[in-house]
Amino acid sequence: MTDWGSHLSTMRAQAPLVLNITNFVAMNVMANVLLAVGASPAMAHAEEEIAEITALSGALTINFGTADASWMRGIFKAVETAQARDIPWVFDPVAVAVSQLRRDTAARLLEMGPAVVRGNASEILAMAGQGDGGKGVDATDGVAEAEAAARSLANRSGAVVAVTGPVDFVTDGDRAYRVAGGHPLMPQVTALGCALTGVVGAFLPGQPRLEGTAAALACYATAGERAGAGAAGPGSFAVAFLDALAALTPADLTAAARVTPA
Ligand SMILES: Nc1ncnc2c1ncn2[C@@H]1O[C@H](COP(=O)(O)OP(=O)(O)OP(=O)(O)O)[C@@H](O)[C@H]1O
Ligand SMILES: Cc1ncsc1CCO
Ligand SMILES: [Mg+2]
Repeated sequence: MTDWGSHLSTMRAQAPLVLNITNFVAMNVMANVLLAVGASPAMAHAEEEIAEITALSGALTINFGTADASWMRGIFKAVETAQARDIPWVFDPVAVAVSQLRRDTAARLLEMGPAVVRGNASEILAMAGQGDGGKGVDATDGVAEAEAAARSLANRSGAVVAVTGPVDFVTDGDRAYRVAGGHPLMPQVTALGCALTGVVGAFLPGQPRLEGTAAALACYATAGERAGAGAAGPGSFAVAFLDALAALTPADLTAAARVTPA
């Protein structure tokens, strides 16, 4: 049996600096989530400085949720720096289907070698050229419908692909896991998916990509389940979720993780 908690211990021992080029909605949520789980977040995007900051980071995450042309240039500079220095980076194709700018940027980024692509089912289907893309940032497809697309996207790109939803699915194109848990209030709190992309980044330095990603998903699923048990609605859930992430111990995670090979 995989000791999922050992991945959390490894991450916390390093407390990696995770640089996130993310959207205005997610910035604060994501920084708090990363601090709660035990990593060091940084948010930046300016094309004039992003290469320098990337070079200092243990992992990089990319999300173009509210990006303009200057941000997109920053994204490519950051990714070029990460690639040159073997810094793992995660791509979150948020609402990829809604514009030509996003579709084109996503296609270019996919060719640049992300370690992991993490999105909801509609986003992963859209990355594979299928489905209608969902409703803006929200998924309208089930995870099971995106599993084959995730496997083919992983095989085509070399990335580990994670599809999140009620039960998450993660694959390197060959092996795969399903991660159960979480809570129906999670999609009712904005940017929790964006923030999860940062947590996946935190679990990459020095760790195997597929198992590190599955462990990050399992942390989220376990904390989400615990927070949801006492929450009155999305507001109190958001607060309880941060507390649950911070309180989660490696032993807890090993005992509670519901990760099964798929
Ligand atoms: N119905 C659900 N039940 C349990 N957990 C869920 C449910 N829906 C989503 N989750 C969990 O919520 C987290 C975020 O995943 P989601 O797929 O909602 O991301 P997203 O659509 O990219 O979010 P956003 O774009 O709002 O940041 C994941 O940990 C996922 O497992
Ligand atoms: C609501 C929203 N709009 C652009 S990014 C974002 C955060 C959730 O993906
Ligand atoms: Mg999203």
